[in-house]
Amino acid sequence: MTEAVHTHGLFKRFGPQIAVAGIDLVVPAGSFAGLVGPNGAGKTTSLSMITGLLRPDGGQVEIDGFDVWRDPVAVKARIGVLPEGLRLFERLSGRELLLYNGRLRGISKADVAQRAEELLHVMDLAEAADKLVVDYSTGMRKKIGLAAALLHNPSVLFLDEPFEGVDPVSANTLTEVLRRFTASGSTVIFSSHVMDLVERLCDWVSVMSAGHIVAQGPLELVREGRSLNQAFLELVGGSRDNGDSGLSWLGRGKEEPA
Ligand SMILES: Nc1ncnc2c1ncn2[C@@H]1O[C@H](COP(=O)(O)OP(=O)(O)OP(=O)(O)O)[C@@H](O)[C@H]1O
Repeated sequence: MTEAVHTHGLFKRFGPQIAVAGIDLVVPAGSFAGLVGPNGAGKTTSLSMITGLLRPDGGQVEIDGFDVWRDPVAVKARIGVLPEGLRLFERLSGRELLLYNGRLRGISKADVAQRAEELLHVMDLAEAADKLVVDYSTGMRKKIGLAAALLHNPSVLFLDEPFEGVDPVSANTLTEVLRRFTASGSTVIFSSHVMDLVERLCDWVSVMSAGHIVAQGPLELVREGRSLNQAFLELVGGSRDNGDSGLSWLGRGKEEPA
């Protein structure tokens, strides 16, 4: 199995808080991989370290066999990233943003122009191409961010919550684009809380909980015949408290004033 991503003992702490507890995350090349876990599990911190945005306190990351922290230029040429809380150049139009990103990536003017038009069309942003990014909606920002991440045809694409705030029609468009991308042998890794989506799209899943990877492998093996949602709840201990303890005051009729 050729690996697109392999981390070895990747570790990060923030003061006393261990955010990522020495994980060995593996993603085979060509897979559509989901990184799932409850709030605070360490997904964003892991993706930030893997993509070279946050320095780890320990461990290594290899992408396509290149060490992210020793060989950053080779790695950055191979990856596309849609980070959490995406920052964009707000005073550029969508088209200008793509042209600027493409030129930064060293793509020729003619090629960038052609790719930008195709991406704007596929992302259903052609009509908004000349609108300033500051005036884009949340979903439009995700789509232009994804277009910018795809422009240089990366080998591995990292997406932090790509479907958050995206309407169902646009989600479908994004899904189709990503499916085409992986069908050609490239790799997608995305974090999500939406189990149905992960189950529908992914052939590989890594489950994180409290800084650890608690399950990882082909979707069918992680699910073991259960729905992914059920497997997730069992793996991360989600059934420990369904709100039966505490909150006894919630939902009762109004109390009489004392
Ligand atoms: N800059 C920071 N300073 C201090 N603590 C942090 C920082 N970033 C993350 N953490 C902590 O590290 C842990 C992991 O956070 P992280 O954002 O990676 O989780 P996550 O799995 O992406 O969560 P969510 O699903 O809610 O986005 C959390 O306990 C969080 O409070």
